[in-house]
Amino acid sequence: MNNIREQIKDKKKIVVKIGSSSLQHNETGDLDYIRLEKLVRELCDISNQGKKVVLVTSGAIAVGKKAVNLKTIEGQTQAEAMAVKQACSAIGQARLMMAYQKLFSEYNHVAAQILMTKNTIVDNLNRYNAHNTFTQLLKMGVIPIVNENDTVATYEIEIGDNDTLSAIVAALIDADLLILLSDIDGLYTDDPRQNPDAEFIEQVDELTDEFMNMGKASTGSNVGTGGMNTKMIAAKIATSSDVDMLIANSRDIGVLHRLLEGENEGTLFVAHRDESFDLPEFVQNLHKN
Ligand SMILES: Nc1ncnc2c1ncn2[C@@H]1O[C@H](COP(=O)(O)OP(=O)(O)O)[C@@H](O)[C@H]1O
Ligand SMILES: N[C@@H](CCC(=O)OP(=O)(O)O)C(=O)O
Repeated sequence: MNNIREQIKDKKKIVVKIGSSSLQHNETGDLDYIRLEKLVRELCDISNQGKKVVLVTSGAIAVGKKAVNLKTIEGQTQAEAMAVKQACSAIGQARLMMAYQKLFSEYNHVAAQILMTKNTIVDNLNRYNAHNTFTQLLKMGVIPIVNENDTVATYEIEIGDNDTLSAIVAALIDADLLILLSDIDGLYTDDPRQNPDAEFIEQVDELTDEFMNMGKASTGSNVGTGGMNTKMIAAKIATSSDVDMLIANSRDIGVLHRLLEGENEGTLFVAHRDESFDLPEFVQNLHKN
């Protein structure tokens, strides 16, 4: 076991993000309750070990679409399509939370909902309030469940994807580890679904442009947002804020405890605090480049 992996055992404040593609059955689009239950059980166990844990979950739009039987999100204008997406998110977020609340309470844990937008970070008072809320919830032993507030977030104020959101949350609360659970084992030199010669990367010690460019926006499902591209933006935010980041495959949710035991799975991005990194400024400028 290498030394950096060994140190993962000591992580005390952990943010876990799960993508839409990991929460639903590919064939039907319905929620995968077995995986959801395993995820909740793992998170409760991490909490029982005395660690602080935050869940960033996608899935609101996918669950909402399914609830009203929409195959695709369409509208005559872009604004109409956006309204349909927002309506689906409003429907799905409530359903998703209902499932999480039920499962967390079965394991005797209390969960809370936090919905965020860009303004939560960019506005000083909002950021201060959000920070205090997270701190208080974690002090109470409650597990915050976070998603973007899709209902109010249009282009101007959206973060846009939950990889980026989870890294922002990790930076905001001074987490020491961010784990992104995806439908792929980690970072490859290229999208392995498109390039059979792509090679797996176990560890990224320094996030150079070469690594940043490896993460393509292509996704493996019709519900994922951003592909590996947004995971590299997340890596930039996390590692610059002194948070180690792991990408691992959600196929077996047991990967969570194996990672926290220091096992060598997934891709590890090693933290390097960058004193010049300014979270509110970075978030303000998201999507501008
Ligand atoms: N360099 C890369 N390494 C690994 N996966 C990549 C890479 N570039 C693009 N991808 C794609 O990113 C997908 C994961 O992102 P995404 O579909 O958004 O999933 P999630 O819902 O888990 O966030 C993979 O299934 C893969 O097709
Ligand atoms: N906020 C959206 C998720 C957006 C997103 O980033 O999705 P994913 O790529 O599946 O993590 C939702 O809950 O549907």
